[in-house]
Amino acid sequence: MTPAAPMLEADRLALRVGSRWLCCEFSQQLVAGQCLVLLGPNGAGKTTLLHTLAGLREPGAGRVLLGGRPYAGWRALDAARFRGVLAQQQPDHFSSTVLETVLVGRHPHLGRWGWEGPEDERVAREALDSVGLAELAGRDILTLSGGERQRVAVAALLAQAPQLLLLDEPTNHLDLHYQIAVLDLIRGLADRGRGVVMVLHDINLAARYADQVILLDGHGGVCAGARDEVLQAGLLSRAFGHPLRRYELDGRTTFLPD
Ligand SMILES: Nc1ncnc2c1ncn2[C@@H]1O[C@H](COP(=O)(O)OP(=O)(O)OP(=O)(O)O)[C@@H](O)[C@H]1O
Repeated sequence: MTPAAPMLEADRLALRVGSRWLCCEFSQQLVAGQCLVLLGPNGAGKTTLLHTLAGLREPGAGRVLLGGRPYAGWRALDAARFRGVLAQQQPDHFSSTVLETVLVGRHPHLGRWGWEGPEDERVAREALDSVGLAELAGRDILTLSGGERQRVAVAALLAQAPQLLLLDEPTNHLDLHYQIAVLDLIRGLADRGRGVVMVLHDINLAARYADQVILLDGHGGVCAGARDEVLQAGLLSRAFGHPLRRYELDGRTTFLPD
């Protein structure tokens, strides 16, 4: 990483799918220790933006810099050590154990012969433990519930141990307890110096965990900035197509639909 460069930078970025522009140009930087949340209605382009920021697709315009360099300037292995992605869906086609699935997260760190060693297994077991699934290490991945499978995916990302985590709806399938537990865990990583970008659907969870927000309005508009600049009732009501009011409850910013 270039000294003093932000972990991630969107520089005059715009997104396009086919002939449709999902959002007009915007710029935003993420430094270590911060959490950026991507918000917006269905189909607005949150996943497309996350994938673009992760270097998995080309921008429609502008550029994305990881640690001060475009993705083209990174070796794939170095990029995989630096940034990790949690996908929205976990495609499981074959049986394997939960532990083996988490060990996939270690692949960017494997040595010359490509075998996982005791240290990789220790890291994977610790990751499973941190999402409350240590006891399921030997279970077939195909037998898990949706919420358990999601926590395994989070554990695989933790085992990868990237500096920058990009997560597409990390609360997918999770009940209230695990939504908070997983987001507390992710926020804790940011507080200890990692960078986090995540797509969330819940405005109140965004208010609770974000330092910065990018709000896509679904009509090509984008509002990017510090949490309290973006999380305003008027902007959110317009983007989500439903009137919302902002309240301060016990020191927490809360939005409720009319
Ligand atoms: N390959 C494609 N061809 C055509 N349209 C596409 C393609 N990929 C994505 N889109 C469209 O781009 C838009 C943005 O999709 P995206 O998945 O980024 O939205 P999202 O904000 O993450 O939505 P959701 O909240 O429903 O998950 C959607 O209207 C989607 O149908």
